[in-house]
Amino acid sequence: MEFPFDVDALLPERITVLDQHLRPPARRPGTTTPARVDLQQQIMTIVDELGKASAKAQHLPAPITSASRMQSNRHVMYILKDTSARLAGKGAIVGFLKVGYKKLFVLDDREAHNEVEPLCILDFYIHESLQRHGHGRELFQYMLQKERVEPHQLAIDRPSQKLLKFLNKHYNLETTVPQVNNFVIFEGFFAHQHRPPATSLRATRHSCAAAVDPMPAAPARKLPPKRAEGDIKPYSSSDREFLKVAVEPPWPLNRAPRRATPPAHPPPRSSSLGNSPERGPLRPFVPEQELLRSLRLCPPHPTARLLLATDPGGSPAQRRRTSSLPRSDESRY
Ligand SMILES: CC(=O)SCCNC(=O)CCNC(=O)[C@H](O)C(C)(C)COP(=O)(O)OP(=O)(O)OC[C@H]1O[C@@H](n2cnc3c(N)ncnc32)[C@H](O)[C@@H]1OP(=O)(O)O
Repeated sequence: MEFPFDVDALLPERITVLDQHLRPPARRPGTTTPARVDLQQQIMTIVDELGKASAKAQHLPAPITSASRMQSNRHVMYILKDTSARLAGKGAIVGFLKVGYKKLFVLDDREAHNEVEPLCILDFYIHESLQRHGHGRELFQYMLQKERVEPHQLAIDRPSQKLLKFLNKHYNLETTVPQVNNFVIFEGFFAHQHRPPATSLRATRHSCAAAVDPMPAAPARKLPPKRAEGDIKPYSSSDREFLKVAVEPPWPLNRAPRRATPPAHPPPRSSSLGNSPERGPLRPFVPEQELLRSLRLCPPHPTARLLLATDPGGSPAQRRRTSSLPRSDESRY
């Protein structure tokens, strides 16, 4: 993957590790140094373009990797450059691997819930012309060493068939532990784990069986202070969740009749993965910020204005529905 600037000088090492600061690495001595802001812009361009290429390769409606998403998350990106290609003296990028720690609720083989925060494989892409040449393995291996984690300790966010085959071939990962979220974990995730220091891994077990089980094999990691239960969103931490946001205007603008027909091509499911779906086409994406902006700019619908003016408490049907709710339910709205 080529760029209109000197990738080879920008990324001196074969593998570059980027975090949320997207800092340009130190350049080789003797190379001319453009303004730092230009270098950062080039890094951002690389991240954006890699994200787009990866989304295209996975048939996703929008990239899950971008410079802005990197800056707002504590993810780490490993970028592999092509050291052999001196294409017009500018070098090229082979691909990338993005990982990050995520708080997940995962089921063990007894179907007990476990709250863990494993390292997750979030996005992985090797340029089409270079796949099946060992570059993916090189990147993955480098990441495993840097993060000091074993393959079976990882959780994978909606792996593609290619990635499942890759993990099977290189790391013998085959048998999955069925989940009800988008993450795939493999046999061994809950086993063979030395007990990490109490401060570095929080894995609360929610079953009686848990009392005798070893701690989950998620890699040790310094965790932020414990958050209130309400802040934890089980089953919703997938990086791909934002692609599925159903965009619906507020009541009463949402009352148009809905089509009852199911989609022509429901997303495929892998029987070997239990409830963990493999990638399939997701619903169209509307950026959150854009949606919020348009809602703010959008004047109230005339019908809504009329209803609000004549009936501040909502329609009789609305009032009835609200007042018949038990107190405990009301407090949730
Ligand atoms: C959480 C996620 O990120 S899921 C998304 C994963 N990314 C994608 O699916 C994007 C498209 N695919 C790719 O970018 C790459 O194929 C990757 C990243 C999955 C693997 O990188 P590669 O450089 O191709 O892997 P590498 O050469 O080290 O290993 C090859 C092995 O990967 C698997 N593999 C790679 N490509 C394919 C393919 N087209 N079909 C089937 N298996 C494949 C196979 O096991 C293959 O071994 P084989 O050739 O003996 O059958």
